[in-house]
Amino acid sequence: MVVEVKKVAKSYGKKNGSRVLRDVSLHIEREACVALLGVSGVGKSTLGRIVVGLERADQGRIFIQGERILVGKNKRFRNKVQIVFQDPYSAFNPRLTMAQSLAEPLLIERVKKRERYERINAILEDVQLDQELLDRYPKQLSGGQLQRAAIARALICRPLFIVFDEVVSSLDVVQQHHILTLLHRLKETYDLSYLFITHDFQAAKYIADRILVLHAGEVVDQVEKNGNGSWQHFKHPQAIRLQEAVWS
Ligand SMILES: Nc1ncnc2c1ncn2[C@@H]1O[C@H](COP(=O)(O)OP(=O)(O)OP(=O)(O)O)[C@@H](O)[C@H]1O
Repeated sequence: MVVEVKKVAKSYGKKNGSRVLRDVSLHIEREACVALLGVSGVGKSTLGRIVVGLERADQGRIFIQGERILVGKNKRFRNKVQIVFQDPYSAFNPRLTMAQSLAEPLLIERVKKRERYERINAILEDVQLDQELLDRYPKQLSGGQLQRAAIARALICRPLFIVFDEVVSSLDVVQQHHILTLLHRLKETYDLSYLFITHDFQAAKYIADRILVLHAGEVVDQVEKNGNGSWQHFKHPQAIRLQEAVWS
């Protein structure tokens, strides 16, 4: 098992603060993609940040390959667990060229210059970005190009697990399809596990092996893909509502 989330709870604010996550457990196997589906504000991003160790849970535990993840610790997993956000512009330092941004995680890992160069070129090819973009600054790339660059940077240290938080939501339909196809291919090439956060049932169906529905702080329903490619049916009313919302 690559990821195990056990009984996570999280509130914001002091006493009487609002409880966002009540009791969330999930697991993600090697090379599996689990989609976390839910309406806006239900706590999907909060869970994503907790799972990668960017935010502390009030209760519960996270394990990556059997090792407990604690905020600010686990140096060994620093580059092995990644998160990619919806807005790729905010993910990059505007003063760094794309080459500098892609090299940053490799410098932290003390990768030598020649290997840095080779790995950056290889990853650009993987995400289908032209090398000529390396000298540009973030604002000189389109949203779709920058999202590919964000994916490249998440991949460059060969992670085990990536959280994608609404990564296609700000893109047009054609770009969405390209990025989803790319993520699917990269998962198989690099043996990756994904948590794919979305409010879009169609995107979830396209990329995931299993879809979990988050509602009122808990996973209220989950469905898997059958052997013939069809999906099991949701049972919880909120899950059915989410499914119908995008169909109507
Ligand atoms: N740092 C924070 N401080 C206080 N409240 C927060 C914080 N982060 C999130 N919240 C609140 O927690 C709830 C869940 O937010 P979260 O961003 O996790 O939801 P979401 O399902 O990802 O929503 P969306 O799909 O709109 O991004 C919201 O009510 C939000 O206002």
